[in-house]
Amino acid sequence: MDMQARPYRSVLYIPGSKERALEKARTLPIDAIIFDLEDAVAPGEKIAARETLKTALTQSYGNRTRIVRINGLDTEWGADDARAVNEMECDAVLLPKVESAAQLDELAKLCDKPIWSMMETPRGMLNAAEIGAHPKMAGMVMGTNDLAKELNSRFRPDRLPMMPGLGLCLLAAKATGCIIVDGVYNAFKDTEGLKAECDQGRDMGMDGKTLIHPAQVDVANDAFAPSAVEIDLAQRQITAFEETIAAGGGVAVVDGKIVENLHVETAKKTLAKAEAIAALAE
Ligand SMILES: CC(C)(COP(=O)(O)OP(=O)(O)OC[C@H]1O[C@@H](n2cnc3c(N)ncnc32)[C@H](O)[C@@H]1OP(=O)(O)O)[C@@H](O)C(=O)NCCC(=O)NCCSC(=O)C[C@H](O)C(=O)O
Ligand SMILES: [Mg+2]
Repeated sequence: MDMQARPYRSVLYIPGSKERALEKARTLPIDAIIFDLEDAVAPGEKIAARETLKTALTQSYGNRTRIVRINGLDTEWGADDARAVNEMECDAVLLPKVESAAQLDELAKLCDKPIWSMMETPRGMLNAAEIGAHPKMAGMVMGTNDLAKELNSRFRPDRLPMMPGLGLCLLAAKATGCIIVDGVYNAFKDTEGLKAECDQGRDMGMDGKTLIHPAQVDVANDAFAPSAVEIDLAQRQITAFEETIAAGGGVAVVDGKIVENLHVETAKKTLAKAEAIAALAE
């Protein structure tokens, strides 16, 4: 499946140093995995984690997208991580704290994989358009923990302090055709809070949610998949619009609401997403 067309409802971080978690991920119903060499790995374990991960990736992760998060290129590990990822059996490399397209040029010289960018600093948000437009860019990952730290903002259920940053990155991702996945929900045992944050991100246009624990997977998969009601509505909108066109009209009405060509495009995307999710399960 084309990397841009596939679902990214659930994107689970796994510390590259944790063999048990690396193994468990092969059994989880996740759309993508971020194999982490950055924040989830202690400095003393960084080099060993690179090797552990390389070995783990020689075994199949099925149709889950495999993304490796390296350390920043301004750290002692970053350049070696990037070269190592080039040799790993994975789909993409993820660079933390991206603030400019020039940083992606630097990464592209070391690693030929498609690039995903962590969007997690104020400067990164302000340069989101040039980052998204980089020719190697495939996806953005919101780093809302680092962003909150940089902004000195508080965590609130409505995420009001995050909105300018989330909005800038969403606009950039949609304008440039990148995938964009939302930040993590730290309280991994709080299913209700996670659901509310997933629903908010989905309503804003996020493609999915980054996760830190297997207990979060089902909530994200449900929130970011078209519901049965949405699929039924999309089918009825398409049928009604085709009948209207055949009768010489231009605007159909379904459930008391107008349906024009643009709504049909959205309806077709909904059905395509549902089909892509079903195909993952095959
Ligand atoms: C949060 C954790 C440290 C909790 O770990 P643990 O105490 O081991 O949890 P459990 O005992 O409940 O685990 C049950 C089983 O699930 C497996 N497990 C746990 N976490 C994962 C995982 N992430 N992926 C795969 N499997 C996982 C355990 O191995 C147990 O398996 P079994 O033995 O078969 O029962 C831990 O969940 C964890 O380390 N999570 C990831 C943390 C992480 O990656 N953090 C960095 C990313 S967040 C970030 O940096 C975002 C961004 O940059 C920003 O700025 O916002
Ligand atoms: Mg971060």
